[in-house]
Amino acid sequence: MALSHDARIAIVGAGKMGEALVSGWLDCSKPPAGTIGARNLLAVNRSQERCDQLRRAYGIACTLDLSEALSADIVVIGVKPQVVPCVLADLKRADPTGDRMRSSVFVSIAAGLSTAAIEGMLFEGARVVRVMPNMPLMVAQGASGVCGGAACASEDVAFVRDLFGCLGVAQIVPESDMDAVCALSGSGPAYVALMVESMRDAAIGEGLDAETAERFALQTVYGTARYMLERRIGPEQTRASICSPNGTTVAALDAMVQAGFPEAVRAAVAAAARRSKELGNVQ
Ligand SMILES: NC(=O)C1=CN([C@@H]2O[C@H](COP(=O)(O)OP(=O)(O)OC[C@H]3O[C@@H](n4cnc5c(N)ncnc54)[C@H](O)[C@@H]3O)[C@@H](O)[C@H]2O)C=CC1
Ligand SMILES: O=C(O)[C@@H]1CCC=N1
Repeated sequence: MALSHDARIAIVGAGKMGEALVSGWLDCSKPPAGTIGARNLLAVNRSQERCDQLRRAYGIACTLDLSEALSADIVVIGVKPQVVPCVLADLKRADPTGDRMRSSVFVSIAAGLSTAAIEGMLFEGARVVRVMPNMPLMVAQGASGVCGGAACASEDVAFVRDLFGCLGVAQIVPESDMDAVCALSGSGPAYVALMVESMRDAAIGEGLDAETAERFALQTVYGTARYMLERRIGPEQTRASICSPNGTTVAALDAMVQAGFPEAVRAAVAAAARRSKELGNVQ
């Protein structure tokens, strides 16, 4: 059955990422997520306290009973990768004939786990879409890679892409790219946060007070990203336009290269991609 703009969405494991989705979709005004209201959303969590918190904050239904997710058109799997096999086994137990599950599209945001692995944990012919989003989707500035499993219609994948597209950039990519997407944009906000911390602490070392240092570091990251996106100026050109001959920026960039900054970033992205592949081996 094709997904409609009034789809019911269950978010299983509504933790940090699940909450970002709820918050983003409720704020979104573009189709198809623009028609999603609290009535369309159901959170599933194992903690009553967490459920109460989500109900209060967003006015959505929340349940401890996983089987209620089976009434949804879209079931978002938002638990940690290691917990996914257990949750999917519980869902199968709740629907032994598979009649209810067959009408749902399963959207996994778990790092590493392939669509084939998830299909294997569900049933043959399960409609699975894999998404690798990131935390800034909470403020509609996310970056999400999307790919469909073997039994998915291209309309299912496009629908899910548009749901996440309401929360920033969402792009369909080959599944073989998903570990790289995870290592780049999935984990990327943490690299940027480390950059902000490092810039803040270095400026404190140069005598700036902590509050000013953090404010200016953060605004510099935000302003640079906006400038480059809005003016469509690439990183090389941006860098060149800031470097005065024999000026401060050249001195800084030379020091960064000498200290191994590009290698450090390469190592970080490679380590995350490796870990994503390892997480995919969870069964
Ligand atoms: N945090 C991030 O920036 C990103 C996370 N992801 C993926 O999103 C998924 C969730 O990550 P987070 O939200 O960060 O984790 P989290 O730990 O904040 O959320 C997971 C939630 O699942 C709940 N849970 C655990 N077992 C459950 C069960 N059996 N039934 C129902 N609920 C259960 C936990 O109580 C928790 O609230 C992971 O698979 C991760 O790989 C993907 C992209 C970015
Ligand atoms: O650290 C993790 O495994 C997850 C996936 C991408 C961001 N957080």
